[in-house]
Amino acid sequence: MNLNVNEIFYSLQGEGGRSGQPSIFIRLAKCNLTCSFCDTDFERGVKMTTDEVLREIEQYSCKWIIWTGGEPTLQLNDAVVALFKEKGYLQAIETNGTRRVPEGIDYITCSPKQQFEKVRELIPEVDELRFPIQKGDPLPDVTILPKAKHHFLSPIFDNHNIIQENIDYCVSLVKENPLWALSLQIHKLIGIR
Ligand SMILES: C[S@@+](CC[C@H](N)C(=O)[O-])C[C@H]1O[C@@H](n2cnc3c(N)ncnc32)[C@H](O)[C@@H]1O
Ligand SMILES: Nc1nc2[nH]cc(C(=O)O)c2c(=O)[nH]1
Ligand code: SF4
Ligand SMILES: [Mg+2]
Repeated sequence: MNLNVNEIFYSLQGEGGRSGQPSIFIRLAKCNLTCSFCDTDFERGVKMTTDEVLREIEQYSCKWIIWTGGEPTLQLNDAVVALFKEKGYLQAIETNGTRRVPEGIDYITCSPKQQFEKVRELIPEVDELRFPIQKGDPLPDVTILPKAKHHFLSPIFDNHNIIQENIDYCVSLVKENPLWALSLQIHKLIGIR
């Protein structure tokens, strides 16, 4: 099986409910959306077999993978997830919610950008909803979103620079709406990948 891989690196999950946990990031190339605020260059990719990916990541003692991108659901399928599970990996995914998530993923973060009703049809339950928010954005309506264990608002950064008004806005939103919690991109704050 082949994957079009943008980059593989070992770091700490910087966002959301697994923040701080060591994780192997496998960033798959290409996306089906073009979010104006996107902080990632995901276009370039190299073709790797799943065996090559497994060989590349065995240098790390960590057993958690984060599939991200780009949009990882464009490439991941049940067979790929089953293979990495068989090799002993626990798998998280970061997805924009436009496509089905393969069976067997251990932790789903969904960060919907559009058509929330459709997201719920495709992925009825997620571990985490995480919304990138800039000042003035409405609070997402949980009644039309997938059921989630955790709800995060993530202030939009300008690449690696904080935008204080987005942070202040998210802080006031979560104080007024305590279902939600603040997620900060800690990897950017502490200067790691
Ligand atoms: C680069 S995306 C890749 C995964 C998937 N395409 C998605 O959007 O969920 C990973 C996460 O970064 C968030 N993100 C992208 N650009 C951001 C920015 N400038 N500030 C804060 N979060 C951002 C996305 O909303 C998503 O939660
Ligand atoms: N440290 C770190 N944590 C992350 N969590 C989600 C990321 C992503 O780009 O999907 C990301 C990332 O790029 N770096
Ligand atoms: S869906 Fe994700 S990767 Fe794609 S453009 Fe939007 S934030 Fe970037
Ligand atoms: Mg990132």
